[in-house]
Amino acid sequence: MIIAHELSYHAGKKELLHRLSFEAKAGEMLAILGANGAGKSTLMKLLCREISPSHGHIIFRERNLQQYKLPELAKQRAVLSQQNTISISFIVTELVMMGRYPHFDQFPGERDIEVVRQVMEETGITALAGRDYNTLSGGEQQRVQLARVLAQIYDTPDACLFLDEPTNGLDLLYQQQMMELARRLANKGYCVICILHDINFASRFADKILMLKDGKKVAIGTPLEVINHENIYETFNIQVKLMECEGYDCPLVIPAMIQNNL
Ligand SMILES: Nc1ncnc2c1ncn2[C@@H]1O[C@H](COP(=O)(O)OP(=O)(O)OP(=O)(O)O)[C@@H](O)[C@H]1O
Repeated sequence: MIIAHELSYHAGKKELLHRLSFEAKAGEMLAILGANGAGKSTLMKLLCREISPSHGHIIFRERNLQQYKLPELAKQRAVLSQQNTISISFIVTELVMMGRYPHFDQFPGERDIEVVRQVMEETGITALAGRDYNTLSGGEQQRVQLARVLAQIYDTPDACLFLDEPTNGLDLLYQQQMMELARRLANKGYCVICILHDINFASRFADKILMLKDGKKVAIGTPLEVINHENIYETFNIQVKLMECEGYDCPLVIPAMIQNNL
């Protein structure tokens, strides 16, 4: 589905990513973990072609990512980014319909209307349909945005969905629902690539975890393969306790106490 080969990215003289290679398949969820400034968002921008690599290349659905025309790409990958503030007023249904813009010229067709109805149901926002987006809570807005990006790739069930910290600002229940929904989408066949700050969410929901430090790969593998003291210390510079927990395949990660120098 998506193969990164020796990816590097420079901003001026600074190297933000260094020779990263990895693969994510259709039906898989890949979580990207790393400390603040590790290069996670830069990597995601490269993978969805917001920026171009300084070195290396990305193969997306067996073609070089750079060869795609943007309208073609819009039907095969969608991005839920962190900044979703909107200055003008939109009704929720209109905003979700924006995800269908790559699919119609002037007016939405029956299929577009049906897809919007379905994604609103799947993301649990049907009751919000007539509301002004700007009056919604942060958690509700996040679900509306997820419905919009899902509408964009709904007709391509093995498309790629990029989620940049999708649980940010959500309460415990919404975080869980968001991760379960992302997991269901991967189970349906989507390739879900997700930046997360919560190691426990990554290990519970992802098939594979990529750990980054200073733009370099620390580890990639299944949660059981990569969640260990050494990798976590190298990635986050913190000691942790790993605890077995009934019903969980992977150990729970609990940060050890640190002396607070803030
Ligand atoms: N255009 C740029 N010019 C110079 N430095 C940049 C540029 N874009 C990003 N950086 C730097 O590159 C590093 C990686 O940034 P990036 O946003 O990818 O990190 P991140 O892992 O997503 O961090 P966070 O978890 O804090 O969101 C940071 O130190 C950032 O300041």
